[in-house]
Amino acid sequence: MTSKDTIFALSSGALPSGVAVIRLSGPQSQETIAQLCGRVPLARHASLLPIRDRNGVMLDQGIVLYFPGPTSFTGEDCAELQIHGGRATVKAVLAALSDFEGLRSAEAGEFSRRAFLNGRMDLVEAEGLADLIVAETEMQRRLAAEQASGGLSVLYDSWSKRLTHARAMIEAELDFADEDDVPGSVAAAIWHDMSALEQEIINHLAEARTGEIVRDGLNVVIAGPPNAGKSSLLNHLAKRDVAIVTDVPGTTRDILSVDLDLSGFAVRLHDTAGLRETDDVVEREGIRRTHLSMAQAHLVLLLSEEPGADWPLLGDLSSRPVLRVGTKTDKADPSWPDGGADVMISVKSGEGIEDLISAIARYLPDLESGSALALPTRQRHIASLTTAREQIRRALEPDAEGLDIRAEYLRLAGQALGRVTGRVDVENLLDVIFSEFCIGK
Ligand SMILES: Nc1nc2c(ncn2[C@@H]2O[C@H](COP(=O)(O)OP(=O)(O)OP(=O)(O)O)[C@@H](O)[C@H]2O)c(=O)[nH]1
Ligand SMILES: [K+]
Ligand SMILES: [Mg+2]
Repeated sequence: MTSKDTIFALSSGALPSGVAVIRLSGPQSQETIAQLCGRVPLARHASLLPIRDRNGVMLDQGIVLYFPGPTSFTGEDCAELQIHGGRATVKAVLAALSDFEGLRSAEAGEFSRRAFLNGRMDLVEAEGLADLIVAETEMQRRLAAEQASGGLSVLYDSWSKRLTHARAMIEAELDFADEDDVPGSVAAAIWHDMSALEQEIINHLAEARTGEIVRDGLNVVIAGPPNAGKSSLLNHLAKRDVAIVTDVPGTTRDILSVDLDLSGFAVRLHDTAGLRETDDVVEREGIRRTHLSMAQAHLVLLLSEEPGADWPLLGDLSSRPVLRVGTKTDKADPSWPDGGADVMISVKSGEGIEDLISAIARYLPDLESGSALALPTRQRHIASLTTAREQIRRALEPDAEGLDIRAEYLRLAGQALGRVTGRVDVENLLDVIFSEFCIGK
């Protein structure tokens, strides 16, 4: 499939920069380069060429590359201009490109979308690429790199193949069922494999929580009574003044979040409004939000300056892991009983902060270093994988209907898997998926 528009965009980051990369993709790439630079460089060879506008005015000099389709990133003819990254230079070259008939600026993710439509990568790989671009921690990078380079796709494709094989065997058995000399033994091996496949999908789905924590970060909510020192702790861990700190109880109302990198994992810390009974409308709304965010936390840090005094205000936390943190140990000691807190800290003296960080780190996924991170990360994948698993289960039910119906369940399972990689009707999803990308990718 080829598009008639040729698209272009600045693909490198914020300006000014040493070098800026402008990319083109589409049928007019070659012709455009010829006009802009005087000639088209040898395919995939870097050439230093002048870049001129239509009136022959020199705009810049840069490295020019031409990648003929179909073996380019998008599968179409592509080109790359590596020019000086000054704002005015980039602006002038982009303007010169806009002047060409049939050329237009690319939309967010449009290069990747074309790559997907031309079969250069599947949807799982495209999503991995989007994650790779925004990855900030080492674990996010590893997870995204595995996905972008096809690690997950290989797994899902192998599952699809097994489903297709099973259906083919069942079809064969159905076709020859009335011939007495064909033994029914083919089915036993097939059902055995389908049962194994179901278990593999179950195991894979069991890792979804890990995948989501790696990709989106561990959600840690700092909660506790007013003035416990919640905002002070957030600022201390973030190493900057993110939240307002005063000695007025009820200072924080809105939830403030900060991302930290803890041993290569993303940790998202949330500072919340102190919990207490109050008639102040604004503060009550803040407290309502505190409860909401605690309910979604992977870990709640319960801060208190005094032993246990305000724990009852916290509501039901039975479903959330909680670390009880005693604060302000630099002040006259409030005689905490043994085991009254899991960690004691002071942001003034720094005491206990390392212990607190180690305690939080124990809630991070335990992943072997160096191993491939082939984990499901997105709701979209998890939903389809769950459907696939359910359909296989139905096909395996001992009292399931005839062989033809059981084969149909397997077909539906295969369809659900195909939706993950994008081999099956996903047209309606593409806008959502590719709009997540930045322009120029
Ligand atoms: N001595 C001492 N004072 C602290 C420490 N941590 C916080 N404080 C003080 O305690 C007061 C309240 O701190 P905050 O960080 O605003 O407390 P908070 O829990 O965010 O309070 P609210 O947002 O009102 O719920 C401020 O005056 C801080 O300077 C500490 O480790 N030692
Ligand atoms: K305060
Ligand atoms: Mg606060």
